[in-house]
Amino acid sequence: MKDVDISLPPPALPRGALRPAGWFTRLVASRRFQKWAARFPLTRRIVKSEGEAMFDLVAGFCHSQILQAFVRFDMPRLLLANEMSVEALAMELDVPQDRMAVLLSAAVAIGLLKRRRSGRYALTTRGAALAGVPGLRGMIDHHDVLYRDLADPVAFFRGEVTTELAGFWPYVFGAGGATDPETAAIYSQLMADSQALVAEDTLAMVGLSESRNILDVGGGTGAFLAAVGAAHPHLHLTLFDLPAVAPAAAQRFDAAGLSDRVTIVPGSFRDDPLPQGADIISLIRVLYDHADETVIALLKAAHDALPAGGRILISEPMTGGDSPQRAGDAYFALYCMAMRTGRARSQSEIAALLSQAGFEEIQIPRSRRAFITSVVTGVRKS
Ligand SMILES: CC(C)=CCC/C(C)=C/CC/C(C)=C/C=C/C(C)=C/C=C/C=C(C)/C=C/C=C(C)/C=C/C=C(C)/C=C/CC(C)(C)O
Ligand SMILES: C[S@@+](CC[C@H](N)C(=O)[O-])C[C@H]1O[C@@H](n2cnc3c(N)ncnc32)[C@H](O)[C@@H]1O
Repeated sequence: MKDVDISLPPPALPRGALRPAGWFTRLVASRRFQKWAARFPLTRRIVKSEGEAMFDLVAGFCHSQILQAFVRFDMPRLLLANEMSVEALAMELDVPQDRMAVLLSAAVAIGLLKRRRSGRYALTTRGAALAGVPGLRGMIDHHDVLYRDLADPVAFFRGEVTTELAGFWPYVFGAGGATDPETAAIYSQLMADSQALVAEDTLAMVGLSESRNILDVGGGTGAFLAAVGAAHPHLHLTLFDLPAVAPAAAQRFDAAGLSDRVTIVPGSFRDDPLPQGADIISLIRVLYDHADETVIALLKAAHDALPAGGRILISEPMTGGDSPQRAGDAYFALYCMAMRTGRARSQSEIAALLSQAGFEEIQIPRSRRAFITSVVTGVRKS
């Protein structure tokens, strides 16, 4: 592993870029203070809880691997059917019994399983909830790719890693990359599965009762529009996505009985004009795949395609901006960095891009669950 030398300041920093750490920070970093605080009655509980929190950060990568084993062994499904003993699980999953016992205790320790007096293992609330969150198991399953990309984090943050994740989602490279319908179908399914909660939270934050015609740009295989169609029977639905992706939406709309309310327009927002006629345009988990120049061009195209009074709706996981958050800043920002084509943005950054594209009356509703999605909306005034 390469060491980073933090003792010397990098050359040519601007004035004011450095400031000595505060006295309290230096005190907490001293071993003498730590030893004293661990014994002193008023501070020892803080030392214990800070120590546990630190250990969780240190061991977080093991927790993720326990979670991935739990999912790959399909334990949520098995244990939803029956509570099982270590022997039964070891036999069913072809794992030596002593090693299975270690995995099961680890899963108990991180809150996924509980051990009954009988010795059998059962799902906890959290373990059972995992089984019911659409798309979550698929997302956990594909994390081996991101895990490899982050293996040398110093090189990763320096931009020296040719990340694998960028190849995992092949059609991110634009219309040119989206020529193989079979590959596109696999990735679109993972996107579509994970869309259910995004749609649920987005629709809880944005009212559509005044709208007539919604255009979902980069709408994938139509999971968001299907949810919109079910919640708002008066709306006409238009889906725009790449030619290798958009046609697959027809099946979903047929199955949902929505076909007579839907128009599917294949195309690329990089090369083709956006369809006209919508009074609201949604971009759900689209902007974070793209660089600022592409996003500005897309938002301007959306502005042009809307009538006066028309609305734009952006929904995707966002960073916390000035108040960094775990989901947005310690996960999605790294994920987007590994994708190499876009970046996670804060609600304020997206609001600024909307305003640059000509939108007004920008609203930033409070996120229901920032780990699922956040929303920004704007209006074309004239
Ligand atoms: C009341 C009681 C007693 C108990 C309640 C228990 C209960 C019901 C709990 C439920 C808890 C719950 C709802 C949990 C939900 C957890 C969720 C939703 C976790 C979600 C994690 C999602 C992740 C990790 C998703 C990551 C997705 C990513 C990174 C996708 C990125 C894709 C990109 C950028 C692809 C781009 C390529 C493309 C397609 C070309 O654009
Ligand atoms: C992360 S997915 C989101 C899909 C869907 N909105 C969702 O939330 O499930 C991004 C979508 O943008 C589409 N996309 C990427 N580049 C595009 C382009 N140049 N023109 C139209 N759609 C594009 C992809 O095909 C993909 O369906």
